[in-house]
Amino acid sequence: MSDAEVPPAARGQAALLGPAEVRALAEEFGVRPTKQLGQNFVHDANTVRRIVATAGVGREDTVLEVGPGLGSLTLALLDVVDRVIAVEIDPNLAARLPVTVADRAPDLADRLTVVGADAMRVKPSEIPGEPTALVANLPYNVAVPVLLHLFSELPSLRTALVMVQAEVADRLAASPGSKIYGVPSVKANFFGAVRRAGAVGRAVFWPVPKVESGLVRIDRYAEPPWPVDDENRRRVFAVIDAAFAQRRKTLRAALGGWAGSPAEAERRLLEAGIPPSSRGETLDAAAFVRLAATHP
Ligand SMILES: C[S@@+](CC[C@H](N)C(=O)[O-])C[C@H]1O[C@@H](n2cnc3c(N)ncnc32)[C@H](O)[C@@H]1O
Repeated sequence: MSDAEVPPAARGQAALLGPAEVRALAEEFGVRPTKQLGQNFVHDANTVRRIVATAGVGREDTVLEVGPGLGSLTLALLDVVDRVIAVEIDPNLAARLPVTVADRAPDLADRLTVVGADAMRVKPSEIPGEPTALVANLPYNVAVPVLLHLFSELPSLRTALVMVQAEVADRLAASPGSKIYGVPSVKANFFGAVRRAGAVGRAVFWPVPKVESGLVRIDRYAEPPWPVDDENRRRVFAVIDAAFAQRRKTLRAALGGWAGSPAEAERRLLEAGIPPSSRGETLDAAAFVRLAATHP
């Protein structure tokens, strides 16, 4: 037998999932994909390899994967990184994943830990290890809260490469002044540099979703330009939420509630070097940090 004829699992590599395998596993496990849990499974080996390559992860990384599902991306990650900690909310999928990995990547199975939990609420104490990277095909309806929760709670995460709905990817990576710049853009920028990292079509999923997908990469600031402790994050996020809750109003008006009165909002805006007649959509994360610092 030539090397090419030896199956990947026998070569110590993961046997990735194609369309037939995804359907067969779903049938075997009795999986009926739900919209509520954003269950669209990738059945294309090139897509999962591209995600892993774009994440820039390697043997030195412990990867946190949110929503491993049937294991498409998990198997591709196991080929490349030191450890994968997979957080899955669906108890059936969480229980089945180690079995799939033992079958399709027997030599790599001890690199995987599965945690049955809700990634929007998971606590650092439930994660066995210090993940250096988040790599995930996120459930679309909770992608932004999951991303922000994990960057807030896990300071060891230095980078993230996530697949999300294309529109959400655009919003996360938007710059000040753009129409789609908003709460997700500024909050993600509080933690690090954000950029679009590619597009993914609908055909690589089962079931086929209604929307296109996009890749986003976030690299945490190696030397944060501002304090990133919990207290400062809460303060900064509070003023971001207030500014965008009434995005058409000037900041003087929109921040009246946050500051106590429009006059006090004006005073604080001037103290932070921000024109009171400007709108939230023109401010970068640094400006929101300065503004939050004026809060007594
Ligand atoms: C878009 S699918 C991705 C599945 C797999 N990673 C893939 O690429 O084929 C999203 C996965 O996230 C899981 N999920 C949904 N909400 C979750 C949550 N709050 N916490 C953890 N996992 C969640 C779903 O059960 C599903 O397995």
